[in-house]
Amino acid sequence: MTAMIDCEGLVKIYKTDDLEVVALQGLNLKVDEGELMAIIGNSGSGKSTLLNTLGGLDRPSAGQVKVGPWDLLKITEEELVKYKRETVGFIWQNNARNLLPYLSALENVEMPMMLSGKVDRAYAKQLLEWVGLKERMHNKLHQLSGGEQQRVAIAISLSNRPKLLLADEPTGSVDTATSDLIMGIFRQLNREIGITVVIVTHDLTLAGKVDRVVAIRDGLTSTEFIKRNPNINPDGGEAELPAAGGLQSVHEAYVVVDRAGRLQVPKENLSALNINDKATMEFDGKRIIITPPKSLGG
Ligand SMILES: Nc1ncnc2c1ncn2[C@@H]1O[C@H](COP(=O)(O)OP(=O)(O)OP(=O)(O)O)[C@@H](O)[C@H]1O
Repeated sequence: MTAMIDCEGLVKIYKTDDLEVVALQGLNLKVDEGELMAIIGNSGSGKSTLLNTLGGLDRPSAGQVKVGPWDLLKITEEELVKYKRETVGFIWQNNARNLLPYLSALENVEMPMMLSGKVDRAYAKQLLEWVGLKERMHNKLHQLSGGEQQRVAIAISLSNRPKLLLADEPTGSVDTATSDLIMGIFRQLNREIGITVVIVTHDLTLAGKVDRVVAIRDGLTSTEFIKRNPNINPDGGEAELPAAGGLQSVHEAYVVVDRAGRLQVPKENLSALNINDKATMEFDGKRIIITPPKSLGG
């Protein structure tokens, strides 16, 4: 499989006047071409920072971040403009940034095509049909519902035929039915045009609908969830998650171990065992067991 995204030791530091925030602390992530995957994590864990870095909106501070043939650490400003225009499509929860209220849905989709000098009306119409808005394409944006506007935003993000679609909380402000519809669109696009889709979300139901989920904790990838049987739900109904839900019901969880052998132990586990800065680690031939340090005094 060819890698679409390859991050290794990715670091992003935000500097403000008197403060440095290390939002990504040496993150590793590989995404294959044609994957449909999700990234989850608590607020402040670095999800948006990662997505913005992949989308070329934020510059990485150090480490490696490659998307297709592009090396985003070394890319020039000029190349970055081209990269953003041709390689990635971006969808935000709040799509106001993308849309022009007094233009029709169709005109909105054609706008980015116009900016890059390649208007393809037939493709614009095709995109609106894909997102289920064939009948509404001549409506002005402000005449459409929030969910419909979000679908226009998806069509816009695809207008320049990107190879990678990045979606930051794409279903954050829509109801469950629209959320299912949007997820269905992603899956269909992924299957039909082979576009790689990376979704950032804290919605576990949404995450449960993709084959692979990577969890980020404190700016590092910590756990990976891989679907036990990807064929269980080829057409993606809602029936896939049992009511009691959670990712673990359909996915197998793996702790991420980096090249240097480092892994993250959840803070809850450490505090439950009163482990602060040191622990004892034993290998019994089959398992690695981490316990609180044995008292030196006896
Ligand atoms: N422009 C910025 N300047 C300074 N600090 C920032 C900036 N953007 C993000 N941060 C900090 O970086 C860390 C990671 O933020 P990020 O937005 O990536 O998290 P997130 O996982 O997307 O959170 P949320 O789910 O709340 O959006 C946080 O501590 C945040 O305060």
